Amino acid sequence: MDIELTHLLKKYQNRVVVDIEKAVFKSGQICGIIGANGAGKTTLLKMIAGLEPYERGTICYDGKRLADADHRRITYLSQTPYMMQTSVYNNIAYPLKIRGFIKSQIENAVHAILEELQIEPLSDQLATQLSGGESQKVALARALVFNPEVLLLDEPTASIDQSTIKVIESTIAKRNREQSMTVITISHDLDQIERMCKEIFVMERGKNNVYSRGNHSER
Ligand SMILES: Nc1ncnc2c1ncn2[C@@H]1O[C@H](COP(=O)(O)OP(=O)(O)OP(=O)(O)O)[C@@H](O)[C@H]1O
Repeated sequence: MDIELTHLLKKYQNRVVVDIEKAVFKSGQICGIIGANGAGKTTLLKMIAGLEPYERGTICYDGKRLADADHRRITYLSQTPYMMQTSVYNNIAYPLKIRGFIKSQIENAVHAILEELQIEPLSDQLATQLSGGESQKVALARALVFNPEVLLLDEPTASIDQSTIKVIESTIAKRNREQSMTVITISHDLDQIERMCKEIFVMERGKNNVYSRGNHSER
């Protein structure tokens, strides 16, 4: 899904925090958003997710405004994911339950994603008692289990160990490659941006610049 921003303006208490004339996040690509603390990255990502209102401008998804039904095709993963006070399995199954999937479909999908993210042993554990890295993997599993078209990530691997980062990055890259999932990810880790992203969206005090990485090799 192409995401196109036009004349976008967002203020908090009269202070401009996002001011973007034009930008396009292309369908099927992984784009990294970088910028200093307070540059407006999280605010922009939440606006794209439809979670934050704005003063002026438009965000179009394949040329159309976001309709309620489209929320089902976009998923936003926050820096501090919320876990429900129940098992890891139930947390991951939840998005499928509310979309009306039947029990056997839910079981198959949840087991597949548990395996993909190498967290099967956590299945029965209470989700509120996980470590930071485990929580991020469970949150990613819950975000991916219904095959979203767009994945919006706010620092998915901040303070996470290298082996967990590797699993998270390769899972996202695989979905992008095999299902053309569009990904926009905020990261302060420039090595990660280099590994994952073809386009880099630099934010500076609410404004943007986009760079294409010509030397990026497909994987
Ligand atoms: N709910 C809010 N009310 C008022 N101001 C806010 C609110 N949320 C964010 N801001 C302000 O908007 C600006 C942009 O914040 P945002 O979180 O988008 O930045 P960021 O680039 O994601 O920063 P970081 O890298 O530190 O996460 C900051 O100056 C912040 O203080």
